[in-house]
Amino acid sequence: MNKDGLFNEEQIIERIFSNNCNRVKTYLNRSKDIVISVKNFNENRWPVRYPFNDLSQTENSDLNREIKENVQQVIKANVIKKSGLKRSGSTVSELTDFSSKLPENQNSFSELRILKLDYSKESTSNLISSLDHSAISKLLDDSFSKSIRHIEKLINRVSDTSSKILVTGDLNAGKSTLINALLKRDVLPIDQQPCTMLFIEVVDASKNNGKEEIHAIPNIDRYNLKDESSYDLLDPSLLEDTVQENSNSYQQIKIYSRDNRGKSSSILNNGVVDVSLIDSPGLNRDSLKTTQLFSRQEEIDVVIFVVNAENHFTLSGQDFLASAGNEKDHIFIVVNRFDAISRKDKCRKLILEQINTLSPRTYEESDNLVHFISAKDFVHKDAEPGSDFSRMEECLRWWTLEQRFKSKLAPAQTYILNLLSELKIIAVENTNIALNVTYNINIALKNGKPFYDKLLTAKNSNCKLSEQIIDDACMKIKNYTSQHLDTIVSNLESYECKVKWNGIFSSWEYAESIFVSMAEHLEYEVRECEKFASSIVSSSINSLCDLDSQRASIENKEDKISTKPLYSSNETRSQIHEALAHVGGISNSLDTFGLGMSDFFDLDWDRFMITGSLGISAGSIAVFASSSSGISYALNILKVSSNLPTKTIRNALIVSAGLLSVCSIFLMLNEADATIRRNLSKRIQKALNQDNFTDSHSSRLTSESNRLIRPFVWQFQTNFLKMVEFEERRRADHLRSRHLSLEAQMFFDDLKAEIMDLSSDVHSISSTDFAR
Ligand SMILES: Nc1nc2c(ncn2[C@@H]2O[C@H](COP(=O)(O)OP(=O)(O)OP(=O)(O)O)[C@@H](O)[C@H]2O)c(=O)[nH]1
Repeated sequence: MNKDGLFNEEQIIERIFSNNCNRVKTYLNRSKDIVISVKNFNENRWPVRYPFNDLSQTENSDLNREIKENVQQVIKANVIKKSGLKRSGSTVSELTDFSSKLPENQNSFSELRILKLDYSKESTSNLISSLDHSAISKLLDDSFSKSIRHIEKLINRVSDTSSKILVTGDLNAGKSTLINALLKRDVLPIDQQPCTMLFIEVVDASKNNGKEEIHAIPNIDRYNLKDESSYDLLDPSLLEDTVQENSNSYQQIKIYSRDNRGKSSSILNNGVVDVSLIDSPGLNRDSLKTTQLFSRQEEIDVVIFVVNAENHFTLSGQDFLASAGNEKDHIFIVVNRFDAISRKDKCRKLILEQINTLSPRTYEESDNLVHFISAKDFVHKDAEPGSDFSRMEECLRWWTLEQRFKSKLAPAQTYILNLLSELKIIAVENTNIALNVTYNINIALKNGKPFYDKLLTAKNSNCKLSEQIIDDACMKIKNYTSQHLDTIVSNLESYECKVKWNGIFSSWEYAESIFVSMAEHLEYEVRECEKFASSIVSSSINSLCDLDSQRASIENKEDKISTKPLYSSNETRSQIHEALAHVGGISNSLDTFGLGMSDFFDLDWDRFMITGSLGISAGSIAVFASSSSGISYALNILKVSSNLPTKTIRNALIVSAGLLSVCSIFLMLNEADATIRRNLSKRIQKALNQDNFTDSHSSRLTSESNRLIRPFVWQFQTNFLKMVEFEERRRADHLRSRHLSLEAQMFFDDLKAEIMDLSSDVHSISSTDFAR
């Protein structure tokens, strides 16, 4: 402040600048937050789509209108649910309104510059559009990261108080001469041949404790003024050779030089800003890229483009100006060597026309930003006040002092606005896609519902049916086997064995044959049961196969559900036979069965004991006693006679009993074959009953049949389950996608509102705010 308590001119500039710096920094931070939120959303929730198509076309299509109407309800419901996410005015109808506010010239992907996909590996954009969402979202992620890094650099840059002026232009245009003329010293070497091969920065010596030195820097990233190992101290006499040949491959040279002029006329140190001037190699094919990159560095606040008045703009120059316009829409242009031009007006007119095409905003301010001079004439002498050179100097000071706000803040403002407008395009594109996705999912869910319901019903009834099939089969086999074998065992005696009776002396062989025949008969009947079970199992499996082919007929093969269709082959049938066939004996009891005396005679050991005392003959009769009526009758007589009083009567009774016994023996011998068969069959029945013959075979066949049919039932049920699960997964996927697309709609809706807020804030910093 001056003694009157008022701010002087420079202080006012500083205050305005610091106020605007803070505002721009806030907006940069808000932009960064927006990009981070989109990046996170892209990474974690929804692969952000790239606007490949012309948005105006997409917005106006009938389909989109229909889609919007259809999902309006859903969105409303969601907005109400998530009222925290709702922003005022972010309704579907406004999507169209929003799109109408899109920048007219940024409707297609080819015009995205900041968030453009790095498709350097792809030859055409068509290839990019054929990439899937995830690939594009990864590429976009890179773009978001780059943008975040760039915003961070812009924040640093806005906070930085120093300014750098890059002097570039065509070969031999007089860049070095201009810098020398500005410093009024021969600081840089000048040659008629192209000579500058390096970037040379001229910095005020005050930055180097007032020492004038030349630092040749091998690695600019590692350069540190306080670290002598990070540069070579260069003798001024070696500067020209070093600059021309650069045999030591230095990346950059820094010349610390004193500007002995007063602060009012000094370029390097005017008391408010620390300025450095950077001379660059003349533009040609080799250096164009490097210089373009250099000029984009955040520290470069001002670019002076030097044009040789005799050559006008070369192709490299045009390329450079076109690319510089991305951030620096104003370029300070010096048309040098104007002294060599005879028809000055014509040259001036032609060059201004070119500037109008190449950098329209520079052209608008051409009075201040375009200068036609002869630098050579003013290296050692001051220009007359009011001369072209002196006016150029004034404008440059004005540009670096007063307009440095523009050079520092306007690029940030331009960048934010460009970024927001690109984000807006992305937001609109993604809202449309999300709407489209929601609409399609709703249709898919609606169309798929009847099929799903039918499938569910079919699955339930068919699973029951398959269980019914196996239960019925097992029940049939169990009942049949039990009844059949029970009947066979109980009728064993009446079974007609085709064994011949060869008399009492062949009784043993006869009994053996009868036993074998009965065992064979039983075995045959067990086989019959097995055959029955086998046919039931086969028909059950066939029924399941039929059911499964009905199921398969409703399966959509394109879904590639991993079902295994059921089928019954010859192999299956032979496996059934094998599995049901009984290996080994049909009963353990028959395997160990042996013939005994009781198989040949009907014995009654009680009677044998009672009659034993009657003598050897009666004893021998008693041994062969049986339940036959003749023998019983004889024994009863024997019992009665022992109680009779007279000897004659007793003797008569004994004789008659003897006769009866003889008759009984005769009868017994006569019925021996029937006795053997009866006794054997009874003993076999008894043994079989003890061995649970019927139950064991019926349970064996039932469980074996169950085991054979069960895999088919399982497979059949699994196939149905898989179909249902597939359908449920599909529907769950749809619901998840719909949830995401609704979330995306709201996210991008919010994003658009946020972008619009921020855009109007950033726009509110008018260019006049940057000026005094
Ligand atoms: N007639 C005339 N010649 C000039 C003027 N300014 C520079 N020259 C000459 O142009 C030639 C090249 O000058 P420099 O300053 O080395 O040009 P430059 O653009 O730095 O060259 P490079 O860095 O090699 O691209 C020298 O011979 C200068 O004397 C001028 O205003 N008028």
